[in-house]
Amino acid sequence: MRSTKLYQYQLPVETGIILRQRRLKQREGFIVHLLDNGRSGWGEIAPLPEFSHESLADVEKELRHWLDIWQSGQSEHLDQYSPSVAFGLSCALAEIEQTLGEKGNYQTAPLCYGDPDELYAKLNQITGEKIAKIKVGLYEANRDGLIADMFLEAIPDLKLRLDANRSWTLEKAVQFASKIATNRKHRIQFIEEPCRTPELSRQFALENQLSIAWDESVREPNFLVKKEPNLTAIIIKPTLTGSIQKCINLIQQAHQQGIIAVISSSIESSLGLTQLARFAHQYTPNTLPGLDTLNLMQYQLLRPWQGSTLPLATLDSEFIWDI
Ligand SMILES: O=C(O)CCC(=O)c1ccccc1C(=O)O
Ligand SMILES: [Mg+2]
Repeated sequence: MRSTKLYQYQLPVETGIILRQRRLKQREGFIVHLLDNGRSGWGEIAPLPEFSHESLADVEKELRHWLDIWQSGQSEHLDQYSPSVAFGLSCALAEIEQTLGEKGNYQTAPLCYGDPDELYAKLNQITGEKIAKIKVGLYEANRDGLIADMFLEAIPDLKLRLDANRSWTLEKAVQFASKIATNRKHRIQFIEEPCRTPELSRQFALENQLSIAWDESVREPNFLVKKEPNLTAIIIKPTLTGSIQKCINLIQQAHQQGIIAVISSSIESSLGLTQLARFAHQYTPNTLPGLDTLNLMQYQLLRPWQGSTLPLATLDSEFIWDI
């Protein structure tokens, strides 16, 4: 006996996060609850504006279609559906099938949007491996370089992940690199997509002895995981990528070639984020995931993130409703 429930949610977002061109005022998506012979599974489907290609309306249609089929006892290959749908449904199914472990990796790389004092405060709370992630390319490249180098100098056991989201010209990227002391460059674990194109990012990395990671590239058609000089990691954002199985394939291809796979957030609610923490614990146990986005929201949804003091919105709250 199978039954399903579909909910929609809307959560207010702290001060309005800027995604590419757009200011996000609220995070919206769907929640599915699947029941199968007394077993239960939850999934969050939340396409990210400016990043996902599917709209909320597309997602609702796909979900209703899949839920009908599943309820009648059939199944369909999830990766025919939009990535956010495939990921959320695969989480719900994995909970039913008990293939997603309970234990999560809640130690994530603290994320800094440019205020050094804020990052100092966060770093002081870390007990394990000191890795932080700084968004670069939002301000002057020289300034980004000075700040990154200052952190590396001030905290000798710190490693940095930087994320430029393809924003630099080669010249800007070189300006950034010129501010990093040569003997500290190896403590930049990677820069995600420094330049406008992958070709320029490769050239930049080689010429400036810096490591890079693919993020946007991973989601381009025909992407293949391939070791290349100076490439240390690929970033996997499951909501933008697809089913758990598709993400596992990418992780395995990376690991076989000695490339780090970093599980990263697409600003899901605490429901999706805790599932990502569990997924990361299970499939990338030696890597700190990039999931420090819960505090962009004013509430958690249905499940608490370990250690978070944000209020928890439940099914009877104003933020979630049946559809
Ligand atoms: O990867 C992380 O550490 C946090 C998530 C993050 O940076 C992100 C979240 C949503 C959309 C884009 C990005 C990005 O990598 O630029
Ligand atoms: Mg990125």
